[in-house]
Amino acid sequence: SQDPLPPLVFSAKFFPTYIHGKGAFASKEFKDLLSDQIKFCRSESVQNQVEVLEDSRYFGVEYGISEKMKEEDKNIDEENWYSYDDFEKEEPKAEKVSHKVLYMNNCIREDLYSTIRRLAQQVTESKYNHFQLHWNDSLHAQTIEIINYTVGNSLGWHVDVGGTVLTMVIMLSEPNVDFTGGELEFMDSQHLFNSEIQEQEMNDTPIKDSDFDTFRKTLDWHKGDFVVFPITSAHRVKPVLSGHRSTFVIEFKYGIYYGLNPHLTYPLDEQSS
Ligand SMILES: O=C(O)CCC(=O)C(=O)O
Ligand SMILES: [Fe+2]
Repeated sequence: SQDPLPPLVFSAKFFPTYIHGKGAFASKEFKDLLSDQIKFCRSESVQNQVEVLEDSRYFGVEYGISEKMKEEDKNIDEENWYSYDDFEKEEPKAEKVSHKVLYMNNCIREDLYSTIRRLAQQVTESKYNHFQLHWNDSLHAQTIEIINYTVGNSLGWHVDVGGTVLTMVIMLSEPNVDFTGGELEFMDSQHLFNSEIQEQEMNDTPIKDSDFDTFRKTLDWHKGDFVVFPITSAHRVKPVLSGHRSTFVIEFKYGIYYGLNPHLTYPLDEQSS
C-alpha cells in the first residue's frame, strides 16, 4: 500500500510562530488510516470522548476530563500537582460546551503514530525549524486528540502547556465549505503575556479582540494541511458560525509519557513483549 505521508511541502510563516504544510494529509491513504483509527478509538472506550466546557481551558487546564484520566492523574505523586478534582472545586464549571475531544493516546496504532512522528522529524530537521528544538528519538506524543467543533464552539487564546515542546494540528475539514468561522489565529505569546494585558487581567477588565489586532495572524489553510508550532506561539480558534470543524492535534514532548498505551504505540515495547 502507498505511504500515507507523501513528500512534504512546507514553509515557515509569520516568523517564527508557525510552520505551514500544504495538503500532506489530503491523500486517501491517510484519510483511510485516520478514519479506521477513529472508529477503533470510539469503540475502545466511550470514556475517550470528553466535552470541554467554555472558559475551561485556561493555561492548559481542561475540565470535563474523563474518569479514566482522573484515575491516571491520581497515580502521579508530585509536589504542587493539582488534581482535576481540585480545579473543579476552585472554579465552577462553565455551562457552554466549547468543543469535544476524542482522546487517542490509549488507542492509537503504530502505523498512524509512526506517520505523525515522521512528520515531526521532517519538520524539526528542516531549514524552517527556527524553534530551537531538535529531532531526537525521545520526541514522543503526550496528547493525541481529535477535536470537534460545532456551531458556537471555539477555543480562546492560549499556549499549549504541560511539558510539551511542539504542537501539530492537521485540518480535517474544508474551511468555508464544511464550516464557516472557526479561524485558527496565531501570535507570539509575548503579546498575550505583556504587562498591559496582565494588568487588565488583574483588574478583571475584559480583554478585547482589538487588543491584539496588530500582532495576530489568521492561518489560511485547507483540509489536509498541517501547522506546527512551538509552545511560545499563542493561538485560538474563533467561534464556528456554521457547519462542523474537526482537527487532529498532537502535542510532543521529549521522553516517554506514561499515558500512552505501550502495546499499541512503541516498537520498543513490542520487542520486549
Ligand atoms: O483545533 C485547532 O485548530 C487548535 C486546537 C488547539 O489549539 C489545542 O488543542 O490546543
Ligand atoms: Fe492549542
